[in-house]
Amino acid sequence: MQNLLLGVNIDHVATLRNARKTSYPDPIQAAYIVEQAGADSITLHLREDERHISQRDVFLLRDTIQTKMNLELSLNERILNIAYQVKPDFCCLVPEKRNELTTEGGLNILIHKKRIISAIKEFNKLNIKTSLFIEPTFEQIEAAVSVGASIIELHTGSYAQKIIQKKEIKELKKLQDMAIYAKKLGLVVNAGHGLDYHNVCAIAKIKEINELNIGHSIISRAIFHGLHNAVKDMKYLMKEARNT
Ligand SMILES: CC(=O)[C@@H](O)[C@H](O)COP(=O)(O)O
Ligand SMILES: NCC(=O)COP(=O)(O)O
Repeated sequence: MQNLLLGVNIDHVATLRNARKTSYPDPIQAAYIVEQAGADSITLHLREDERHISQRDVFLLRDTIQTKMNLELSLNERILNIAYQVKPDFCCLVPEKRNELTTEGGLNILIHKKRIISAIKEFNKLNIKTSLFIEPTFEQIEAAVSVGASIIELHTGSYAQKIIQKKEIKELKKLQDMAIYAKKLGLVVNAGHGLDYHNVCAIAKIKEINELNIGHSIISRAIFHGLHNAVKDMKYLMKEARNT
């Protein structure tokens, strides 16, 4: 059985820091603890407005991350140019809206096809692997293949929302079917957004999924249980679910 990897999103540490414009808590220190606790990669989202992760964080983290760096970014030219300089291991292209509380949906590949193809070409030249953060649909998966992506991240936000209303079965089935379909087409399939200690198990059981990117629930749990324990607890749940 393929191991399920955990990428920890540390944006939310920077959100807390920026709330008071202090220098703490520092996402650099968070990344170190997260890695020591067994995370397989560090995810960070350099938003255009730098509302949490800043350019300073991205450049420092490039030097300090010992696992893999997964940089989430929009198709904004300025941010793309930063990514070309930083050269993370992975770049995940995501949609962004200025007023959203958090990423509201997947990237519409069909609408942004030309810009995505050109970004992927540039990333390829720099040996950066590109991932596309998309809704779990046939249309978007086929579009991901057509633009030359090798990795997708399925947006689990709707599933996470529906579970609160106890109406998650349809969303879960969609994620299962689309993970199988994407893997058959040769894509590496990751997933994430809104996953927590309650809803993660059903997703972790989908054996076609390679990695889960989880942030908000882990950083929230860290407040009461410590960051090291919060990562370890999530890894344990994912491992148990994958192996049963
Ligand atoms: C693309 C994605 O799902 C993550 O970036 C997540 O949204 C955390 O970042 P935000 O809190 O900025 O949305
Ligand atoms: N791409 C999803 C991610 O990085 C983590 O999202 P969340 O767990 O903070 O909702």
